[in-house]
Amino acid sequence: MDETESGGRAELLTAAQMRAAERAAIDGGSVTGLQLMERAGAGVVAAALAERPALAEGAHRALVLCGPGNNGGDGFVIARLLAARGWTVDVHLMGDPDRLPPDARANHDAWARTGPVQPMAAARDAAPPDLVVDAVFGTGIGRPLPTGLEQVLDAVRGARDSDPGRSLTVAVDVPSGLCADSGRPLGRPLPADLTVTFHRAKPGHVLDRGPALCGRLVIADIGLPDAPVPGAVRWIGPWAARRTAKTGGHKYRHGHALVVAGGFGRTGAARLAARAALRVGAGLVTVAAPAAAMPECAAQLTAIMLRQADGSNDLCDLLADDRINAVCLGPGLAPEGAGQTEARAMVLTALQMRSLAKGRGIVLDADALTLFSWPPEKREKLLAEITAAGGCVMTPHDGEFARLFPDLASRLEAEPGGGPAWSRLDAARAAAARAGCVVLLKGPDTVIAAPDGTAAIHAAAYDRAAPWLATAGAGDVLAGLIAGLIARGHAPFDAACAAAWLHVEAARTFGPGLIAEDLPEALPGVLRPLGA
Ligand SMILES: NC(=O)C1=CN([C@@H]2O[C@H](COP(=O)(O)OP(=O)(O)OC[C@H]3O[C@@H](n4cnc5c(N)ncnc54)[C@H](O)[C@@H]3O)[C@@H](O)[C@H]2O)[C@@H](O)CC1
Ligand SMILES: Nc1ncnc2c1ncn2[C@@H]1O[C@H](COP(=O)(O)OP(=O)(O)O)[C@@H](O)[C@H]1O
Ligand SMILES: [K+]
Repeated sequence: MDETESGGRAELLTAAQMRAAERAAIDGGSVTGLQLMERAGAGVVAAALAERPALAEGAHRALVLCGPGNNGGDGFVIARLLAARGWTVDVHLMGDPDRLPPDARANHDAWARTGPVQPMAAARDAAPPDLVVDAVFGTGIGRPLPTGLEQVLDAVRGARDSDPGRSLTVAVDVPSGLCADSGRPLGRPLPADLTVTFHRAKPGHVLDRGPALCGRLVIADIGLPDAPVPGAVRWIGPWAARRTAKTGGHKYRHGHALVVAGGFGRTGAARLAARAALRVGAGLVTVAAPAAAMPECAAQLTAIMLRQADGSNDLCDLLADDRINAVCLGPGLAPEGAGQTEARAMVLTALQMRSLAKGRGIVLDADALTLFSWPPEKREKLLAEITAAGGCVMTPHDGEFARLFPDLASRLEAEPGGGPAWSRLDAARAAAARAGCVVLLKGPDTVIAAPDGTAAIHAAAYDRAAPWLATAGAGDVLAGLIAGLIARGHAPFDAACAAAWLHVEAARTFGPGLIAEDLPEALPGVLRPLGA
């Protein structure tokens, strides 16, 4: 991924935004559609040969599957360029050449002067080639894959898998059937080894099933202008964390984060969050714990301060200190049974007291969300208080999200009838608008959305995969990182973006065997090269 913050290179463009960028360039006269198609095809060939250098030497055999739109047009360019290298190329078209859009038709005709165009169904019997090019559908897929095409793709997959390692499967723009806006499959796409997209990555490359279906992702430059696209989703990279670089000053200049712990035997999660907040640079961090849990916390905490808070009244006293400018509630908060009422009161107290400290931010995670998940009046009360407080971040995983926003979650679970399909990005944006706060929806594809629709995605995929993060307590550390960055004065949305990147970077630095305790300890090594 390009890490440039300026320009549009850290953007993920939807299919509609990509079409608009292409249209603007063509209408502006800087490029023609045919030139863009030629560059797209050349970009795919170059990326395929770079991916498997043996293909760059000598002549090989390719199977090119073309569809009825411009994605198919790219396929015809690729076929022609491979044939020009001496390759044997079998081209199959779905649909009627007379109905191809003009640029695709021109490239169809150029290919037809070189070799035959066979019907798509005939590709079912193809022997495994050296290169499979999937150019059936790109960003224009509007409904699920036709069954006949799925059968062809299944057959190609079967032939390929019968001779492992022989064929390289390259998807043009997206594996056909993958929704470029959501990462959700519309039918049964052919999983690719390599996906070559154009100009910018799309949300569907990083969300949901996108990374698993795309294999590796290469972004080919086709010469469209670099200008940022208003409203585009940001793709989180190191730039998000670099913004948090610490400058000098007294510890109070770096804020004071308070993490509220649960009862005896349940304080580990809050202690993890507190340590992460301190490591990420909060000037002071305090854990508030009930009397019964004080010895347990005192035995474990050194640089982190400890205060007693047995319920919402005590929390109210602590929060009267307006130097506490970030509060984290949720990790390990909920006791069994009767104490839940008091835990809920603590969450509401923190929200209602936010206005006492100018700029105080509140991170709500785990139990702080689950405690309000039923009945619906409780949910609504929580969301109303969050909206009224302002400056909040909630960090649900999918389960917590479904409990707080059941209607949004069920839309996400429903089988997509067409494209663009409802996505995790749509769900997080809708939740942020409803709750009036920043929502960070956790997962390998973490989506961060603000109430005004501003959104960013962190993808722990491709060269940033971090499967070791699926470990108990990792989420508590993330909540602490966000609280620590808010304490340092960063806006909730920026804090959430930076924390998402730092969290995965720390996991990647540590590697396999990671447990949540390792994350804060890996942080200094992550922050040093950033100057953060
Ligand atoms: N936007 C750009 O800047 C560029 C786009 N290019 C290519 O153009 C592609 C987009 O082209 P299009 O907008 O023509 O879209 P596609 O080529 O993805 O497909 C659109 C066509 O498929 C049909 N269709 C959609 N879903 C179907 C289904 N389930 N069953 C049967 N038919 C279906 C549509 O009716 C339409 O005819 C990109 O993915 C990319 O490969 C490149 O040529 C280079 C530049
Ligand atoms: N496969 C994965 N790859 C990368 N990150 C992951 C993966 N699975 C989970 N995570 C991350 O790990 C964290 C888990 O948090 P959470 O589900 O709250 O767990 P816990 O409550 O045990 O801390 C989240 O930040 C999530 O984004
Ligand atoms: K494709």
